[in-house]
Amino acid sequence: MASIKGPAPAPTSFPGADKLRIGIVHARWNEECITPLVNGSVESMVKAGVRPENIVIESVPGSWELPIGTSRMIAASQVQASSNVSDLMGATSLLDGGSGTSTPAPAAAAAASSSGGKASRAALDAVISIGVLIKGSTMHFEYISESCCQGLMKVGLDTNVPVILGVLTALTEDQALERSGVGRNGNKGHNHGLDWGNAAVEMALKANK
Ligand SMILES: O=c1[nH]c(NC[C@H](O)[C@H](O)[C@H](O)CO)c([N+](=O)[O-])c(=O)[nH]1
Repeated sequence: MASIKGPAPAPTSFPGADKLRIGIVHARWNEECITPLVNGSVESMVKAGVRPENIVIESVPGSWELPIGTSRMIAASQVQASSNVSDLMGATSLLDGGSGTSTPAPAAAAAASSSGGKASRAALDAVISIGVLIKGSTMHFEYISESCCQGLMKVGLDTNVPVILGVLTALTEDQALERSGVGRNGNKGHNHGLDWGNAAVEMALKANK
């Protein structure tokens, strides 16, 4: 019997998506999964009508840092939107105040900046927080997973900016690879990043109503 699990088909049109500015904060652990997940999110957002130059991508060391990194990206975008400073505090990115330590994975950055159009400086309408946790032989996985998910929920509720949960909590490497659309042994799986991109656009448009 076929599984009943999975999201309902996403809406096929997103009027107003071209006005959205959406952030992605991704961890730098398990890059073989992170890069396709980030690219999948970018791909579905662009397909929905979001302009590539309005997708801001930053990285943090690991999933533990996703809540604070997401919170700081939202706050920095709100300061940027309300200020007439052309480049917030000289920052090369929204997250790191110019230190350059939070730059995105190269493939992800290329995917988001492909159009070369003039980027919006509006406050972010939504953020996708992407991380991949893979169970090891200790309880580290459980503590990071729980804290990260609770933290991201809190950031969304505290800021009223939709935070899309893009954290895979996999018990095996194959589970993580298959949910990134790059599974081995003939089972590519499904790139969950595609779903997260659609969720971000849908929630951003709802938040703007
Ligand atoms: O994103 C991850 N971070 C991981 N650890 C790093 C953690 O998120 C923090 O970056 C680190 O503890 C420093 O705060 C992981 N493991 O330890 O297995 C992991 O699987 N995924």
